[in-house]
Amino acid sequence: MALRWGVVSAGLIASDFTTVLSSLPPSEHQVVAVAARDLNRAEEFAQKFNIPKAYGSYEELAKDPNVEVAYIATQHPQHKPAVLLCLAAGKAVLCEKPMGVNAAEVREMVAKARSQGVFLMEAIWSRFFPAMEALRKVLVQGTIGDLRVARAEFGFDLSPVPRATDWNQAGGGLLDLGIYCVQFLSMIFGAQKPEKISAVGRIHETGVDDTVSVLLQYPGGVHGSFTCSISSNLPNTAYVNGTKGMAQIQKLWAPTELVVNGERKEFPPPVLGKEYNFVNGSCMLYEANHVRECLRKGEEGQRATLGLHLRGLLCSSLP
Ligand SMILES: NC(=O)C1=CN([C@@H]2O[C@H](COP(=O)(O)OP(=O)(O)OC[C@H]3O[C@@H](n4cnc5c(N)ncnc54)[C@H](OP(=O)(O)O)[C@@H]3O)[C@@H](O)[C@H]2O)C=CC1
Ligand SMILES: O=C(O)[C@H](O)[C@H](O)[C@H](O)CO
Repeated sequence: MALRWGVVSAGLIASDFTTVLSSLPPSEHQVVAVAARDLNRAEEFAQKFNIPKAYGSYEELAKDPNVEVAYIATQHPQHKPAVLLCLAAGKAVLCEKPMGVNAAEVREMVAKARSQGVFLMEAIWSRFFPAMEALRKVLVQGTIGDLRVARAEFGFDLSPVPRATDWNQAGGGLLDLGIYCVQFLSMIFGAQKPEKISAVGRIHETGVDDTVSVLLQYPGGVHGSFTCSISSNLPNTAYVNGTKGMAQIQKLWAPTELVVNGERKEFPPPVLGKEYNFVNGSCMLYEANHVRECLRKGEEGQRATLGLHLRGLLCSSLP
């Protein structure tokens, strides 16, 4: 059965994600509503993507019984209020990164999702790319041996992106780009938590963080590091070195290439024949399908549990 999406905001990434959802089989994904702060913009967006319902407020979308999962695509500071609104209405939520502008916000949203028993996921789409999946397999297989060091860099001159340098929109490199480096290192180091973290940085003229380099000491003399920047164009490659070699992920936020001990493997983006605002936009389908798997599996799980429970009741009521 199709997963019914509600898109919260009519912005750039909202357009990319809706372009992808509209390109997927309608038996699997349908966009049934969009909401924007301005009804006219929501209606224009709805007309562009043939979406049945357009709302002039996020609250109205949250109340729409036909919406199963809300995709939050506002700017950083508006993520939390929109997420809490939709969770409170019992909607599953996929929230764009960074889900919160600080740990306290994220803890509040996670607590709300848990108390409601509702699905909540941060849209770290990089995790679902085939190239990232291939890297995880290489690490599990021991192709590069025991882990020694992992490094990541993500930097662009984002001066043309107003929100990236706007203090009031929680701008800065760490929340917008550094998050991809942190998620990469947390994927590589898994359950290991850093014992020591140190950082150096440069402040942008607007007061947000411009360029930051971070060193993380993990147990066993293993360490990670990353640099993120909103003013410098960095190589945007991530490296994992072990006792038997090295793996490299190019374009670590939207990877389509993996190099392991010098051997290159390409993972070309799906061709959906559409235009996107951001690099490799068609690859958002991996994330969308993951959400559907989670929610449909969850339902199956619920049905199975319910079935077991009912069977248990029936059995117990039998003579
Ligand atoms: N996964 C990825 O590859 C990417 C993720 N992102 C993430 O998506 C989010 C949105 O980014 P992007 O689409 O570029 O953003 P946009 O600049 O397109 O803004 C998105 C929406 O935010 C709302 N908004 C804009 N300005 C303000 C304001 N001053 N006050 C309140 N609300 C405002 C508007 O919502 P409305 O339409 O309701 O008016 C707007 O449509 C960010 O958090 C970013 O981190 C961004 C790019 C790529
Ligand atoms: O998540 C991203 O990819 C980043 O938000 C954008 O690419 C960056 O802000 C440039 O628009």
